[in-house]
Amino acid sequence: MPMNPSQWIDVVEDKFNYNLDHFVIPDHYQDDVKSILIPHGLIMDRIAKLAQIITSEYDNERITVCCVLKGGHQFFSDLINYMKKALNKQGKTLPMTLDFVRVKSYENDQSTGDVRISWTEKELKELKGKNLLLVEDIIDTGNTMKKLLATLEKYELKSLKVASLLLKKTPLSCGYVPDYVGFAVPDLFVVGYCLDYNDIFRDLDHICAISDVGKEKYSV
Ligand SMILES: O=P(O)(O)OC[C@H]1O[C@H](OP(=O)(O)OP(=O)(O)O)[C@H](O)[C@@H]1O
Ligand code: HPA
Repeated sequence: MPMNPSQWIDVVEDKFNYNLDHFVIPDHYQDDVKSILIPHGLIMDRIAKLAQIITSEYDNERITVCCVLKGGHQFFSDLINYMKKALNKQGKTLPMTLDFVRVKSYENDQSTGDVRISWTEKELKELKGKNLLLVEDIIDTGNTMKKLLATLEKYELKSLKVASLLLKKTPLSCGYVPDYVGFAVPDLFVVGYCLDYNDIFRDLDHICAISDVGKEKYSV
C-alpha cells in the first residue's frame, strides 16, 4: 500500500535549517552550502523506519531491488542494510537480488529534459515476472521516474514499487508520487548523501541546501 502523505516527514525550510556550525561540514564545502536540511543521523533513523515498512509489505517471494545510479547509491546501500536487520527482527525471510540502472538528465541545477537510461533490451526482458523495487534519491520534477516507469511498462513485471528518500515540493512536479517517501523537501537544490551538483557533494554526509557560491563555483 502506498504511504499516506501524513507518514512522510515534512521538511519545512524555516523550521529545519540547522546552522552550519551545528554539525560537522568538511572544510572544502564550508562556503558551498547554506544550511543543513537533514542531518546524517536523522537520515539513517528515517531509513530504519522505511525499511521496516517496506519489508512488512512483501511476502517471502524474491524481490529485485534496483538502485537508480548515481544519486540513489547511498540510500540504496543503507536501505538494504536496514531491510536485512528489519527482516531479522521480524523473523522473516525475503530473498533480494540487487540490481543497478544508470539514469542521467541534470546539468547544474536544471533537468535537461533528456532522460538517458542505461537499460539494454536484454536487461529489460530479464525483468519479466519479477517483483521490482526501484530505489531513488529524489523525485523532483518526476520526469526521470515517469520515463523509467514508461520504459518498464511492456515488460510484464509481477509487481513494481518505488522508494525515494526525498520528494521535492515543487510547482514543476509532474504529479508523480512514489510508494515510499522518506522526507518531503522544500523547493531548493539539495546536495549531500550522494545527491550531487555536477557530481560534486556526493561525499557530504548531511543533506544540505547548496549556496549561490557553491552553484557558481561548480557550474558547467
Ligand atoms: O525528478 P527529476 O526532476 O527527474 O529529478 C530526479 C533525478 O535527478 C537526479 O539524477 P541526475 O540526472 O542528476 O543523475 P545522478 O543520479 O547521476 O545524479 C536524481 O538522482 C534523480 O534520478
Ligand atoms: O535538488 C536536487 N539535488 C540533487 N539532484 C537533484 N536532481 C533533481 N533535483 C535534485
